Amino acid sequence: GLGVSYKKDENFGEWYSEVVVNGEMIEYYDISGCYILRPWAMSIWEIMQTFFDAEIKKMKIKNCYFPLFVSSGVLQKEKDHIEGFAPEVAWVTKSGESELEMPIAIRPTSETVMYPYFSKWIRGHRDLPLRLNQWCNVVRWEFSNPTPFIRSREFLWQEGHTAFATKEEADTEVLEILELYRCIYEEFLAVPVIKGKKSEHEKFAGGLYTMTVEAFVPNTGRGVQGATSHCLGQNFAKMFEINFENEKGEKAMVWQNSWAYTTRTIGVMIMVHGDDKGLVLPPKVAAVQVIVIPVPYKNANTQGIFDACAATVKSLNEAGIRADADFRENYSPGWKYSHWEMKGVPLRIEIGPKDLANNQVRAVRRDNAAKIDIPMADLVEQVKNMLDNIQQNLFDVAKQKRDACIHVVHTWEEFVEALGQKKMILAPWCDEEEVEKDVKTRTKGEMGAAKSLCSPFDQPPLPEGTLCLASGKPAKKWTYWGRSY
Ligand SMILES: O=C1CCCN[C@@H]1CCCn1cnc2cc(F)c(F)cc2c1=O
Ligand SMILES: [Mg+2]
Repeated sequence: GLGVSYKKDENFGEWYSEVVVNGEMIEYYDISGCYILRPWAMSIWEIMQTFFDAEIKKMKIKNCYFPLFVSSGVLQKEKDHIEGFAPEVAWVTKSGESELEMPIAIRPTSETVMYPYFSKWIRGHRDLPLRLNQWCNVVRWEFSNPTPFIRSREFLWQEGHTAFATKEEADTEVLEILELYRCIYEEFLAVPVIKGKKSEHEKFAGGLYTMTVEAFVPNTGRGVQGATSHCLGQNFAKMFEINFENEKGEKAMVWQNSWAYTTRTIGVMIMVHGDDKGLVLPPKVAAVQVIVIPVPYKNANTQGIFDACAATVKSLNEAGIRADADFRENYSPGWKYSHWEMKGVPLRIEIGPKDLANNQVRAVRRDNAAKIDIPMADLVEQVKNMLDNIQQNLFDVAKQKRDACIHVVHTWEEFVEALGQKKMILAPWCDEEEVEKDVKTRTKGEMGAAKSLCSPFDQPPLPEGTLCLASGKPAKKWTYWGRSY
């Protein structure tokens, strides 16, 4: 039927599941943790990909494609890098009726696939920097509760893998990529994120340091790692002997980065902007930004109305706006309003006999339901302004809601209370890993433990003598904490 039967503020999990299906983004699949990405979702992925791919090409990063399959010897090249992840690795053990000699893993990430070839290709300093990216799927056979886009056993991502002669070059690129991820979230998906550094405990164990953009879902009070940009240091260069002869003729190891964002981005956008009428799409990532709906009245100049709708779509398209009309005669205008609201189309344009007579259209915003009559003559200009306004408004509202969820705390009592209120906690921390593990232990529960999300680049002042919220030791940095996906 029309509309969403679960309320976002009452039953978030059921609401989300219904919205992604009714909005025609996802179809559930008979294998748990696997989902069908329908065109309404794929078009969002493609719009982001078009932006990101163009940006990395400006950085002289080249796309490539490495095999999906990883031999077990290669995957387990370094025990410590894989050990914690072993349960997630999916293996091919048969073809047809016959067992494979050696089981073959399906890539969960491509370091071990790529880096033996980095070692082969990189000889001298002229081979550097080597900067590759691939757009592909990865498989991680996770067991924690699967959620469309947010946690699935197969997902789409881009993974960048770069190698430099110096640490400075690597450090610089880590931040350039992190800024692109912020742009994906804040400029395209209208989702506010916090740039920061992961703790030693939360970072990618195989790397030197991990930078992240952290999002937050107010309804569940959970942080979500939006995208990551790792500096790997020389750890993998050592592991895979990726050396080069530097300008002084000495043998040196390369400095590497790896970075990714995934289809999880789409799920975060849905969770942040969606409402009880369904999806709410930011115009920048909406496949259809404007849907034009004819509102015929008995037989009052129906053809004239249809012609006006077609002309409206045409002039919007010519102005670069993604507009469509819904001429289906087997659905009522009211049904169409609900349908396109469910799909989250940012702007609806209605044209009925009165509008035709007054040479105007009625525009209705999806974000705040505002109705505005626009003279046909000003159509393109006004629609462009409205779409920009919707994009900005979605970000502003999301940022205001996210900021309202941030609690600055100084003591353990305040920490526990804020956690219970589904807040994202900003607290002074002594930056000791043991203390972080202790926070996890002390906050274990069926809602999941609290963990450090990131230490924000944007550090508030830390007065001398400020104590760590958990250990009482001298605090070293402000850190965000919370439950997470
Ligand atoms: O996060 C990124 C950016 C893109 C390239 N990879 C890095 C680190 C990935 C960390 N990671 C994450 N998950 C994994 C799951 C596995 F089953 C497994 F064998 C290995 C891993 C694993 O290394
Ligand atoms: Mg994982």
